[in-house]
Amino acid sequence: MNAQHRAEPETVRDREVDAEQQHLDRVYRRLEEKIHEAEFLMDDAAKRAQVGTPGALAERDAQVFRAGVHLNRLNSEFEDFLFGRIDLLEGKTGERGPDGAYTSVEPADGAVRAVDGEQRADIAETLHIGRLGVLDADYSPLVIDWRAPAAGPFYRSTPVAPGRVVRRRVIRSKGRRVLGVEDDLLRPELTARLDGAPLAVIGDGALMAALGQARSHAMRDIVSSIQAEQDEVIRAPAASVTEVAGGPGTGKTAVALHRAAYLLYQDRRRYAGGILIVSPTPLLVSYTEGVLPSLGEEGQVAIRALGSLAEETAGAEATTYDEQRVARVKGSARMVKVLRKAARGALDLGLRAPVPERLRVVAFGGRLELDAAELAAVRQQVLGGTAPVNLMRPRARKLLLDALWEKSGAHRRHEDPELAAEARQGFDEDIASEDVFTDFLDAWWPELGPREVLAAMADEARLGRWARRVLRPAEARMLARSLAARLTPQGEGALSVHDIALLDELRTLLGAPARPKKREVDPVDQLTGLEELTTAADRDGNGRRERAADRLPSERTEYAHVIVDEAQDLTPMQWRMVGRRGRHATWTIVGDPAQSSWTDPDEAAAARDEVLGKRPRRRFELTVNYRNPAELAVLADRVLALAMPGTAPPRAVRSTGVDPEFAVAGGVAGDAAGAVAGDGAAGVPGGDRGGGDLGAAVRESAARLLAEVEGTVGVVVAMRRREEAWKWLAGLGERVVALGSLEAKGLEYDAALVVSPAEIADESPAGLRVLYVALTRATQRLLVLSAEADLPDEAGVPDLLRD
Ligand SMILES: Nc1ncnc2c1ncn2[C@@H]1O[C@H](COP(=O)(O)OP(=O)(O)OP(=O)(O)O)[C@@H](O)[C@H]1O
Repeated sequence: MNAQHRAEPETVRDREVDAEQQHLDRVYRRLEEKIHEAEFLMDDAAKRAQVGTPGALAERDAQVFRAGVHLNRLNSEFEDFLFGRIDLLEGKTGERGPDGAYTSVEPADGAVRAVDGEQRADIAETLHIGRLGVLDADYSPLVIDWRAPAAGPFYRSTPVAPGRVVRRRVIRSKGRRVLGVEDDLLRPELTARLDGAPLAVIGDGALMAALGQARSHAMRDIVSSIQAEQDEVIRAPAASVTEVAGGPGTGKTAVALHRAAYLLYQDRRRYAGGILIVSPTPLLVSYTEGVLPSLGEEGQVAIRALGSLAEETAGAEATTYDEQRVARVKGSARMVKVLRKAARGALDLGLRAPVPERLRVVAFGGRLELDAAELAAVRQQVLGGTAPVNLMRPRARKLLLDALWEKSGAHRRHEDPELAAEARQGFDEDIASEDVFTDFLDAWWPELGPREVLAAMADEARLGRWARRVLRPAEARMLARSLAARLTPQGEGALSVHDIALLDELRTLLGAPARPKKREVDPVDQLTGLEELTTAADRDGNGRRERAADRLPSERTEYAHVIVDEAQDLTPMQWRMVGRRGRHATWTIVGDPAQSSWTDPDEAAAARDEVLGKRPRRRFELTVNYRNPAELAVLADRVLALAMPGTAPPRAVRSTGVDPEFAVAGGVAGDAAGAVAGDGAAGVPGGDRGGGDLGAAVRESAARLLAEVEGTVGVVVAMRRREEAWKWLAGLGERVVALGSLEAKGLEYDAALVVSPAEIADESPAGLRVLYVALTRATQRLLVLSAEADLPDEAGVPDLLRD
C-alpha cells in the first residue's frame, strides 16, 4: 500500500461516508419498492386461489413460491446489507453480464495512460457488493450479490494481480446507517480519477479491522473480507469432493459456511436436496449457526453435531462423551463386525418374547412340527443373505413354509407341476393365516430396534462371544460395561456421542422398522417454507430460526451436498454414519490433521476413503492464520513440532505485541529467565493438591483475563475436569466458559486460559494434538496455568511448552 495516496482529513472521510450513505438510501428505497411488489404478488395469488380452477391454482403456487422467496429475503434485517465496493477500470471487451457489470477481468488497452511520467486512469465502473443483488428500476445494478461472478474481483484482486480493480472498499453499516469505510488500493502506481476528482483512500484496510474486533459467542460472517485463497475454495465447482486443509484459524469453518451459501446461490434447484453441515460438537453448532442467516440463507442448510446426526433416523441424540479409551473402541471400524454379529445374534435372545424351540402347526388334518435343529438350520440359511435383519423376515417366513411343506410330504403327491403349485399356494395361505404361525414368527424373528440390540451388547459374556477375534477381551469388557452403565435392558437411557454412530450402524444393519407413512410433503412447501411467509413483524427474533429448524431436517435423511467441518476428528464409525447421509452427494471436507483427536488417523482415513469411493477430489490448502496473533502462534508451534513433526504451521497475519503469559497454581515462580513471556510467571493461590486448590487458581486467572479483554474468555481443561471447571467459574458471568479439551474444537475466544497442558496431553495418545487445539483458541491473550504435573520452570513455563 502506498502511503502517499492516503488522504484522510476528516472532511474527505465524511464526504466518502456521505457518498456511501446516499447510495445505501437509494438501495433501501428500491428494496421497499420491491417489498411492495412482492406483497402485491402474494395478495394477487391469494385472490387467484378463490377462482379455484386447477390452472389457476398451479399458477398461484408458482407465483406464491417466487414472491414468497423474494419477500422472505427482502424482509431479513441485515446488519450490513451493503458491505463492499470496487472501483474498476474499463473492461477489455466492453461486454456486460446479466447483472449489468462488465464481464472482462482485464482492463481495456487504453485504460491507463502515461502522462508526464505519471500513469493516469479514469474509473469506468463502480460496483457495490452486498448480501443480495438489487437492480434499479432501469436494470442497472445497485447492489451485486457477493456470490455473483461480477463480485469475484472484490475478493480475488490483489496488488500483485489487480485485474481492473483500482480501489476496494469495505463499507461498515448498521441498519440503514453507514458508519465508516476502509479502503485498499490495489493499483497504488496509478493516479486515478473518479468523475473528474482524485480517488480518495480511507483507513488501513478492512481485514485487520475485522480481525481486531472483540469476539462474542457467535461467529461472524467474513463476507466483507474474504481473502483470495479462501475465495478460491468458496467458489470451487461443486463437482465431486473438495478437500480443504489448513492449520488453526485459517478460516476453514468460515469458508465452509460461505461455500454453502455460494452453492445455493449457484444452483438453488440442485441444492433444494439440502446441504448438511456436520460439526463435531453442539457448541460449535451454536457458535456457527447464525452465519448462514446473516448471508441470507437458512432454509436448505442443516447444521448438525455428530451427536445429533441420527436424531431423525434413530430418534436419539447425545452430548456426553466416553472416556478416551472407551471412545477408541466404540469409534473403531472393527465395531462393524461386532455390530453385524449382534444384530443377528440378538434374534436368539428372546428380547420381546421367549424364543420358541419348536414350531407346531396343523395341516392336512395332521400335526406338522419343526424341531430346534430344523429351526436352527432355517435360521442359518436365512442369515446367509445380506439384507438387513428385519427385512429378512419375509424370507424367514418363506423358508419356514418350505420346510413345513417338505415335512408334510405333500410335494410327493402331485406330479403335475401346476397342481403342485396350486396345492402349495393353498397350503401356504392356510398355515400363514393361523395365529400359531404368526405368533411363532413374531417371537422367532422379531422386528428388532437398534437400542435394544445395543443394550443386549451390555452383557459381558455375550459381547465377548460377538466380539471374539475382533476386539481384545479387555476391550470387549470395557465396551460392555460402558453400555451397561448407560442403558437399561430395554435400551432406555442417555447415550454418548460415540454410541450414536453405533446406533446408526445398527439401524442400517437391522433395517428401518415399518413406520406409519408420513404426511406427503408439498414440494413447493418444502422449497419455500411458505408457513414462514407472513409479515415482517412476524419474523422477529427467535421465531424465525425455530421455524426454519423445524422445517428442514425432520424430513430428510439424505442430502445433495455434505460439508464436514473438523473432518480430522471423525472416527471410522462416524464417517460411515455421515457417509450414509450423502450417498449421492457432492462433498466439501475441511480439516487439519494436526488437530486430530482420533488416535489412529490411518484407520479414519481408510473409512473416509471408503465413504468417498472413487469420486475425484480437488485439494486446497489455506495457509494464513487469521485468529492467533503471531506472539501466541509461536507457542502453539512448539507443540505442533512435537505433535506432528515436520508440519508447517500457518502464517499468523496479526501481531499484538502481547506475549503469552504463564502462571503456576499455588506457587510464585522465580525470575523470568527462560520464559517466553518476559514478565515471568505469576503465582496464583492454591496448588495442585486437589480440585479445590487448582479451582481457586483457575477462577482467579479467569477473572483476571475477563478484566483484560472486552469479549469472551475460554477456559480449557482436560476432559475429566469439565464438570468441576464449570463450578469453579460459577458466578463469573456469561463472557467466560469452561470447556473440556475436546469441546474447544473450532471455537475461539478473546482470551484463552489453558489449564495444565500436561493433563490435557496425557489424556489420550492423541493428547499433544488436542493440546495444540487448546493453545490456538485465543485472538488476543493466552494464559497457561500449570499444575505440579506440568513441571514448570522458574518462569512458570511448563515442560511441554519450553523452547
Ligand atoms: N477473510 C477473513 N476476514 C475476516 N476474518 C476472518 C477471515 N478468515 C478467517 N477469519 C476469522 O478467523 C477466525 C478463524 O476462522 P475459522 O474458525 O473459520 O478457522 P478454522 O480454520 O476453522 O480454525 P480451526 O481449525 O481452529 O477450527 C474466525 O474468527 C474468522 O471469522
